[in-house]
Amino acid sequence: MDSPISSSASLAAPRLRCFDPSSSPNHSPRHFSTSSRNGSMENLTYSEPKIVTGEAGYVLEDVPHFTDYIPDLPTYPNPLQDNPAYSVVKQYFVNMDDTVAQKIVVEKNSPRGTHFRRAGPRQKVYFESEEVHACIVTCGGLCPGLNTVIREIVCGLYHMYGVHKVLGIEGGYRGFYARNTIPLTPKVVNDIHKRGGTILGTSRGGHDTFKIVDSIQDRGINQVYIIGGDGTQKGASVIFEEIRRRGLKVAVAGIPKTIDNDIPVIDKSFGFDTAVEEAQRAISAGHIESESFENGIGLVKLMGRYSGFIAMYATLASRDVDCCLIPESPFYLEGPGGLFEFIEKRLKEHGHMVIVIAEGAGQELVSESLRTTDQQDASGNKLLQDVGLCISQKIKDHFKRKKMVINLKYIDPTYMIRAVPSNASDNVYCTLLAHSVIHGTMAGYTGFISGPVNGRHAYIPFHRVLKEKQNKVVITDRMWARLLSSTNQPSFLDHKDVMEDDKEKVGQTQLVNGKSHLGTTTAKPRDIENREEPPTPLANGINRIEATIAMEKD
Ligand SMILES: Nc1ncnc2c1ncn2[C@@H]1O[C@H](COP(=O)(O)OP(=O)(O)O)[C@@H](O)[C@H]1O
Ligand SMILES: O=P(O)(O)OC[C@H]1O[C@](O)(COP(=O)(O)O)[C@@H](O)[C@@H]1O
Ligand SMILES: [Mg+2]
Repeated sequence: MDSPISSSASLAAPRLRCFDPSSSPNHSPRHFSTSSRNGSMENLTYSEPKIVTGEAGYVLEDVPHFTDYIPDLPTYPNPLQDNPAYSVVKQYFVNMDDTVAQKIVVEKNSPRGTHFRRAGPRQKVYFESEEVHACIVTCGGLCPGLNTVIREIVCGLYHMYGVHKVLGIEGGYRGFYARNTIPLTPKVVNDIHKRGGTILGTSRGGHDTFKIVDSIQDRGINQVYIIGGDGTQKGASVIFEEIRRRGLKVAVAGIPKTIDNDIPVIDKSFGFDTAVEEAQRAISAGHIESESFENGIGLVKLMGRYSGFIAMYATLASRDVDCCLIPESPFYLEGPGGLFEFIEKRLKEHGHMVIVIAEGAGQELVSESLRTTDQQDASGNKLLQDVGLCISQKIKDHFKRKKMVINLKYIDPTYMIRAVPSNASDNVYCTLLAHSVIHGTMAGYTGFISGPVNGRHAYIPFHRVLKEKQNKVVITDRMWARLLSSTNQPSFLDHKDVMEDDKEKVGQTQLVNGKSHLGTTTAKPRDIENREEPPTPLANGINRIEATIAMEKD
């Protein structure tokens, strides 16, 4: 480990040379009109997205490349062609024109739609091995697999591209300017995939674009690997824009990390499977506890700030869950069709039950008294109240009033499911992610994240990930219908809600069978506690409606 100053000195890295971007023939004049010292996104103007159109409605959302702003860069043959492990593979190099379709279910005459550049090694690279000075940083919350991604970036750079200078930035974004660095070698990272967490440490907040880019430039770093969630990728995008503005030959690449699975475009985030698997242990505990007591209720809280994917998949996988509550599906407690009525019914039928609740569900039900003055974390994310505790208390109070004996056990494994090492399939996934991102940066691409789209790894420009809404469970989609049919829980959503929401979201609706239908997941629980008519079951609703922003591919 070393101090920021000593590390750049000890590696004898020359401060990076700037090219004048305006002298490039591909220079887009829309780069940056203003920028702020604190790195906030609002004041920045972004470089033009590279959109290429083709026949039959084909659209390629291309990623930025060094040649967009640095003229006359030399290229080199990819060292992989002499690597005994890879040179035997037929067609190992990706064809320059290969792209990955975002939409693979198409109709006969529908346009070909959006495509992304296919990830993988290119014949030519824009770095010589000895020239590369890479760094890796992890930001935001923990996620199983962070160490595996770090390991595979280091080993991939070493073994595939002969790169020996890789630096770990400690403690997230602020580590660029306020913390030590760790030289990373295959030996240092050899066993880290067996551990949860991140050997580099992580943090929220502390993103200062100019300090970060100054640090990158001063240390002579020319490949920046940024592992993090939606917030992190916003930060990465600003770093990329500043680097481009300075005309630096520095590749900035994001590896999407989110246990909540809320990053759009990509199929699934690493660590998600592990988290769902780990959640099974908590659900099983809840089930065993509930079975063992009179009118036992196991209430399990799982992570999921705005997206209930972990809760949904953990519920579907377990089959022991009677009710799954997620942020996308508002619910209510009292009255016909409410949670209390359902609990009573299930207890009378089975004598016990398990409820899974995502941490972001039912926030509007948490009483004002529980709210703290801290409304946001250091990254600006809304701080949530413990909905599990609150609902537990409300359930207990309700049945006390009814003089019905219940035994409720509240299990909160939230941090346990994200602090574990990644499972076998996530480990393989992390390896592919790491290799894909290395191939991209070596090929001169920058300003992108790497991730699977319909099972094929692709390079997705930052702007594309950032402009889309967070991935959310589409409660009008088939996967949620499967869950409802598996738990047989109430929908907490009636026709009136659907139609009212439909009116509000005119721009997002689509016509199904000639009628207007809900195209969003955000039906609000308006007047839900005072509802006069009992809600109709969702089963009817979901047959009637179709989702326009479906993420689940089933
Ligand atoms: N809009 C933004 N612009 C620049 N940096 C951001 C932005 N949002 C978040 N960040 C930075 O990204 C890092 C991680 O963000 P956070 O939201 O905590 O986690 P995650 O990336 O997992 O969503 C923090 O250091 C934060 O300062
Ligand atoms: O207590 P912390 O570290 O802020 O983490 C809690 C949050 O982290 C999450 O796992 C999401 O984290 P990210 O934003 O880093 O993806 C949420 O599910 C949860 O609300
Ligand atoms: Mg986030």
